[in-house]
Amino acid sequence: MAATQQLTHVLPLGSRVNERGNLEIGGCDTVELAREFGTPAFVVAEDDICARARAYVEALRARHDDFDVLFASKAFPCTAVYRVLAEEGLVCDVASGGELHLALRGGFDAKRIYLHGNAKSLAELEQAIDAGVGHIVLDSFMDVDRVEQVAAARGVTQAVLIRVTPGVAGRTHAKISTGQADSKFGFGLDDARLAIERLRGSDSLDLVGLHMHIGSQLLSLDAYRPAVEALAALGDFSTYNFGGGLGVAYTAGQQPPAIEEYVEEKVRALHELIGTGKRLLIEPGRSLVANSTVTLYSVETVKRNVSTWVGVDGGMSDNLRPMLYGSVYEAFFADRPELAGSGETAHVAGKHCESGDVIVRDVPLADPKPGDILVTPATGAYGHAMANNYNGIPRPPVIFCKDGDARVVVRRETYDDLARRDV
Ligand SMILES: Cc1ncc(COP(=O)(O)O)c(C=O)c1O
Ligand SMILES: N[C@@H](CCCC[NH3+])C(=O)O
Repeated sequence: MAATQQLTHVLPLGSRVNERGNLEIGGCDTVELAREFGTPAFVVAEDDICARARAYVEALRARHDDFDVLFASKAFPCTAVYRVLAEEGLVCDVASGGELHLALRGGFDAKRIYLHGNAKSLAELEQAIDAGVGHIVLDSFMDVDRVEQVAAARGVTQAVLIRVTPGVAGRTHAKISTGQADSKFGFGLDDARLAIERLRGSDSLDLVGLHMHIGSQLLSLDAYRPAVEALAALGDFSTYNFGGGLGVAYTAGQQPPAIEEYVEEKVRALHELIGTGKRLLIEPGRSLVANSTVTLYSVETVKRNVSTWVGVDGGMSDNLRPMLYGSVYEAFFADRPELAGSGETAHVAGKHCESGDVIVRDVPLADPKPGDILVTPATGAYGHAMANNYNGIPRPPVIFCKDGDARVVVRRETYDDLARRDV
């Protein structure tokens, strides 16, 4: 398993090459999964998600008394994932009424949900407050007014946090950096001071603390300390939410910080710059779920012109990340994973009507041919979440695998589903 050994940290925990020489995920043979459930498909090793949730909880428990780990559910919003993480004892972050609906369906107690959003609607705020959501994260002065208005109308006191953009950008792709002053998210430092003052006089809103999230897919932790420093200057609160952001390995060469290191950095910044007796919240999305999942595709065509184009049965409808952020993935074949990294250099092209619909560029592929099952690892975060129906492609199923058993937790869309909303 020489080639796949280099991919161990990219693949779900427990992945292996089985006796038949096929890639196995969660004890299930991926070639058989493709035959049974069709392609494209998201294949999830359920135990991988549990292990990462436990790693977060244990890393915090070893360093700090009063904490919660929030699942930033935008990364993988399906009820089965919510259920697994609710059972692991996590708390949940939702960014819309739709995610709130799914989180409640997935078994999260409303009290254990935090509602985010830079443009929450009145209807979403009413839905959240009526459901009894524990906390709302305020993002603008208009948000303050609206949440106050809804809470007052219902005669409740709503616990809230203020989202602050500390003026420190996480080092990542510009489209997913959020801590800089010129951001659509949160209050800048001066506005945050005004919002804090404004909330001190509120009868319906109970300001418990501050929130920040400076960016996603961070492979370096050095921006957190200055960002915490900026929050520390805003006063003394009981609760601090330092967001998510830990990057993951998409390719063999990437080595993100471990969950322990990331937690250590945030806890140390809290203790040294703010204090030890605080409630600490962290809000990971990607690093909980990305490496739990691989996508299986079928090769439909192989074309050789200036390059070699391996055309598969999915693309930007199931993975938008290469097109949005230039993200890079590994690719290899399910029935010969030991040949990963060798063969003819090719582009893995999607089936959509766009030249930019290329899932992986310049990847060595061993003798690609129609019918091969191609695997791209690390698709658990923002894959299913951002899937769409471009070109009338039904969205793929999500299949949970554990101890050799596979179950469909999101079924494949049908052509009838595509037409369902048309009137
Ligand atoms: C407010 C908030 N919290 C948490 C996250 C999760 O981030 P990540 O998936 O990088 O851990 C995001 C997305 O980046 C976010 O916007
Ligand atoms: N959708 C992004 C992450 C968004 C971060 C959410 N605040 C990605 O795929 O990397």
